[in-house]
Amino acid sequence: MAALSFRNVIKRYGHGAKANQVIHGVSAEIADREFIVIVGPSGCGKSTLLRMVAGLEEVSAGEIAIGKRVVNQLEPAERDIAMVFQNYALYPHMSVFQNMAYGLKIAKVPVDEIKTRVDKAAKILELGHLLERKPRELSGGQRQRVAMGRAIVRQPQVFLFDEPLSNLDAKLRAQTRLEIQKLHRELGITSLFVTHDQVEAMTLAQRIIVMNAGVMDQFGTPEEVYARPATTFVASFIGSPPMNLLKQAPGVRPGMILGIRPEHLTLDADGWSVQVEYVELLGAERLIYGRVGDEQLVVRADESQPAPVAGDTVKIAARQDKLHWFDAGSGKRAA
Ligand SMILES: Nc1ncnc2c1ncn2[C@@H]1O[C@H](COP(=O)(O)OP(=O)(O)OP(=O)(O)O)[C@@H](O)[C@H]1O
Repeated sequence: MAALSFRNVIKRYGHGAKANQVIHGVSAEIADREFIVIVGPSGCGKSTLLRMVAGLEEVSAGEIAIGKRVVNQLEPAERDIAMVFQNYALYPHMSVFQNMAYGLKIAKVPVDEIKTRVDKAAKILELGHLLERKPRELSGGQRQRVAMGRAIVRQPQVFLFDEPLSNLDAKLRAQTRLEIQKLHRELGITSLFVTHDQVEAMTLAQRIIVMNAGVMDQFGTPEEVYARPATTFVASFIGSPPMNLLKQAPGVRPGMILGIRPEHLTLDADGWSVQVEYVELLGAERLIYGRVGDEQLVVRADESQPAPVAGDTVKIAARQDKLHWFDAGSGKRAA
């Protein structure tokens, strides 16, 4: 087990005039045993960061350290990491046992030791009864567990997960999320988990790195990232529906953006006039979509509040202790 450091890490693909910089100086100190999720939209550089830790991509400038060792120049096999991919990458002609044992066999670990480690991992992952099966005889969730088992038996310093749940259906995804959490509690291995799914990030992470076009916009606990987003990008990426960001609403000074989460708006006689455009009923609550002046707004209202319909004009007030202010130029949090 080990800490993991990114020190002003830069990545460029290509050379000379054709070079394209995609990671613009990321610095982060990840503690031993921490579970970190890197989240952001497609193309923001999540996989590139992970692949640099794995040694599958070179670091163009800056340093990555695992424990006390700077690993920039080390081969993947020398880094003491294990990676779990989206597509599982199992060998189809090998049994579950052989798939899990393969890396250890190559590393010339003694046969007894291999058996002990595979049996232990199979027990943790509840794969004991499937060890003789071939991957094609397994469900998607079971294959994913084998891929995790193969990573566990290596007893790495760091686990790297590249969107490992994206091929699973919603129910299995939620279940596998719980299994990954349990695994982390039991093994305590420092983990970096990449996803574009903010719900996955919020539920799995001890701390979240939010990437925006190759820049780390925020590094904080799920609570911090939700309650005090560092930029308008984070504010609109984390949370569903996203935070309302208003430039022209009454009370917003020029050059500023007011952020307010949908659940912090209420129907109130003293508020802004909002034209209701449509209402979505979600069981215990409803989402009211409307306009204040020219700007879109969404309110999350519970059953106790009156239920407007499309075409109504209602008064909406913001909770004053829940306002977020951003600089309109930089998008950075001002207060
Ligand atoms: N081998 C490569 N050569 C050139 N450019 C690349 C290469 N790999 C990735 N890129 C570019 O680097 C940027 C970051 O890509 P990366 O795959 O890290 O993003 P991502 O956040 O993981 O996206 P996704 O969620 O779609 O996988 C993108 O603009 C991508 O086009």
